[in-house]
Amino acid sequence: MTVTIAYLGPEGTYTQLAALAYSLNLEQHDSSLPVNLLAFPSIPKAMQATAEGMTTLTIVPVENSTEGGVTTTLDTLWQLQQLKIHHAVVMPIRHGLLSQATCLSAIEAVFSHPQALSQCQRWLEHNLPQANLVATRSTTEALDHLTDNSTVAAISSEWAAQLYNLPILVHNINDHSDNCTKFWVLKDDKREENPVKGRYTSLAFSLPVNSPGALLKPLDVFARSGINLSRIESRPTKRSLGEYLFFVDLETDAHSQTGQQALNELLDCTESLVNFGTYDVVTADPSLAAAKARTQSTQALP
Ligand SMILES: O=C(O)C(=O)C[C@]1(C(=O)O)C=C[C@@H](O)C=C1
Repeated sequence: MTVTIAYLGPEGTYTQLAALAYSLNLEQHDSSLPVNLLAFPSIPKAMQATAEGMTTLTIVPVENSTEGGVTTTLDTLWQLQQLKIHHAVVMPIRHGLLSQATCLSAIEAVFSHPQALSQCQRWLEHNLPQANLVATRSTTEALDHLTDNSTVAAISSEWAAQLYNLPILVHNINDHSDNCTKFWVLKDDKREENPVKGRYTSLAFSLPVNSPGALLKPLDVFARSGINLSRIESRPTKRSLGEYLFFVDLETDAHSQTGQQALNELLDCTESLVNFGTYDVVTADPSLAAAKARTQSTQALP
């Protein structure tokens, strides 16, 4: 059986690098397993493809160490409600400024994904105060437009620069040197044969009332069960102003006795509760992933 992984394209995105790193991981467990990657123009479209059975897995960015949550991923996960987290993949993110320009003062516009623009915000303010910052759907969406225009630049990876044959004017422009992003590998609930075991569980819930202490009750369940929260993030329910959904990452296996009991208690103090699954975290080496991509493209030559 071939494993197909949906990712945010076009070719050369950080999500594709994370998908390549994850497929190396899959091949280490079963070297005969063919893995195909399939690009989609947006994160929701990639997730929808897995929900509709078009791909086996989707890999999506969920949280960055500098900029925090990737809200499109959280919102789409809540809307679909049928995708489960299979693994988390943490990967270092090093941005470069790609451009045909020979000096910074010639650059009038910088294109990139809003997450990447934010991760380089201080560097951009300091070094390119004159440039317009233009948001694109991914860090590679605008790269084709750089080839014959030396007044524009894009923020993308070194690997993308090689793929699109573009020079890197400045390396490592991210504001924080240990900038990294966590990705989730998602699978359709119905196609999951065995429950995945692991160290982490992610949930989201809404509250039955908007009153003092309403959030304290679910948090108290975690405190009494001795379950550590590694993240809590709120998103608007989109029903009315001031109403929120809470996304939490727990350091527990939902299948353990403690996890099961906490989930049962949460049912009594939440309005809707969705368990996105239990999983482990793996780290990804972007240079190994890029090397894998190079071998694949060499093999594809006639
Ligand atoms: O645009 C890309 O290259 C992506 O893979 C998306 C994305 C994100 O949404 O966070 C992934 C990792 C980096 O944090 C920057 C951008």
